[in-house]
Amino acid sequence: MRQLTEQTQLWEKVRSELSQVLPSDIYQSWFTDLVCLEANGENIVLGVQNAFTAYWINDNYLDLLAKSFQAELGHPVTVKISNDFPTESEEAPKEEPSVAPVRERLVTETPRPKASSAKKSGEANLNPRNTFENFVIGSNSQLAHAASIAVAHSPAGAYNPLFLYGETGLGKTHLMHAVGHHILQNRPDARVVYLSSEKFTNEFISAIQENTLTKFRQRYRNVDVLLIDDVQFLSGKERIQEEFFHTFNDLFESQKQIFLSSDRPANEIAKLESRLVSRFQWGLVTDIQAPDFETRAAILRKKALQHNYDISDEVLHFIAKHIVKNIRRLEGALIKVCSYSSLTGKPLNIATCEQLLSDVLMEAAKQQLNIDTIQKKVAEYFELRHSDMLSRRRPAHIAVPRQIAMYLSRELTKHSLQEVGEAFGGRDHGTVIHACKQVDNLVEQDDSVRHSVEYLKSILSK
Ligand SMILES: Nc1ncnc2c1ncn2[C@@H]1O[C@H](COP(=O)(O)OP(=O)(O)OP(=O)(O)O)[C@@H](O)[C@H]1O
Repeated sequence: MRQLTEQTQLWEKVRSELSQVLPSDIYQSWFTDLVCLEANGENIVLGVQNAFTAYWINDNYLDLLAKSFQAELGHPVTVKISNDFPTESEEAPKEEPSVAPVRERLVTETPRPKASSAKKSGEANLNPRNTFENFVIGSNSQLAHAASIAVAHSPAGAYNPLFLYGETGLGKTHLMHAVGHHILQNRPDARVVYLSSEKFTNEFISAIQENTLTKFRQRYRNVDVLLIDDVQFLSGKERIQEEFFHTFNDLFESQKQIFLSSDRPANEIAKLESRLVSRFQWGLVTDIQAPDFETRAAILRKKALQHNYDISDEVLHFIAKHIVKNIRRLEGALIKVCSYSSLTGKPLNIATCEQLLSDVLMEAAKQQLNIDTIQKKVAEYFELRHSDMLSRRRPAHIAVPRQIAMYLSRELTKHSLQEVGEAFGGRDHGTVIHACKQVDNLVEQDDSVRHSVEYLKSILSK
């Protein structure tokens, strides 16, 4: 009991310190519901029941929390965020509260949150910030946004299912939630369910184990809008695919809206049954790409305004220039530099930003280097010139190595399809998708291509 009191007191001190240094909307949004579950020497576990809050804090405030505890305790600590602990009405867990840095665990489904009360209820799974109003439209997301708006205005209308794909952190979940919020605003009684395909899988497995399949089916086959994130996780899971196929059919036949997201086009998801691939493509398939500089700057400006940050154009442009791939990271960087400035009271300049963001900047620099290196190594291996990788020439002895280089750029770097295309003489992302498919086929059919690709992969991965 004594330990519990000390733990609570410690957390109250740290929290009070945070409330002094953080802008009040940030503190109110993310820190008021946090409780201290464990403070054991160097290990601190904080818990919050809203999965998104846990996710957000984990991504953006872990350093800050660790520093604040360190300041209070006088030694370094490791802070972990859990969203898995009982409410007062639940039984005590049999195991230790499990820590949840993994994103999938944090994405939970809760039926019918009201958009406006979503955050307050502490249980809603549509992030209240993920609205259309908060979404900055760029050329990278114009079609995805327009399709989402159409679905929000007319569920199960022209675009059913809506299949949205794109790389991580580019706004797929944001748009899905925005659709959910919008539909619930117009029809508060609509049954809108959002969950990841991984959670769907886990629930299905539990339903089999607990003999509650009928209940599981009733639950997902009686919704008005099903928002399923990250369907690439269905890959290779035959029984889940079978179940999902029937869920999909039931909903589709009853004219309910289905909105799916994935990190790649459906036909590029390995080991996904062709009947699912074809159903995923029945409605509208659209992608979302990495934003250009202007869009990144506009997103940062909007986020800064939301968080009440006072940030100079110079710093804002610096972040927008260097973090190009992932909007989650872009936002994380903004929060990091602004929290630092507000904590220390020091104004921000480029040198401080370089220091604070050194990890992200290094990674970005590495990524830039990679495509160029891949092109040079591939050209060297096939005895071509580097310029052949960028040229429009199409003889097979150049076209195939160029496709291999594109394929390797996708496999070995985190660059988007669009960026890879640009690096290869300004080609579009469709050309890169085509190149990757071609190489996939050649690797299966042609031993010499397979050996070349394997060899190049091995030397480039060193
Ligand atoms: N166009 C945008 N305008 C404003 N914020 C955006 C935009 N796109 C993404 N974001 C923000 O970036 C963060 C990451 O977006 P989101 O979670 O939707 O990405 P995702 O594509 O679903 O990623 P993952 O594949 O990892 O699930 C969120 O905080 C989201 O609000």
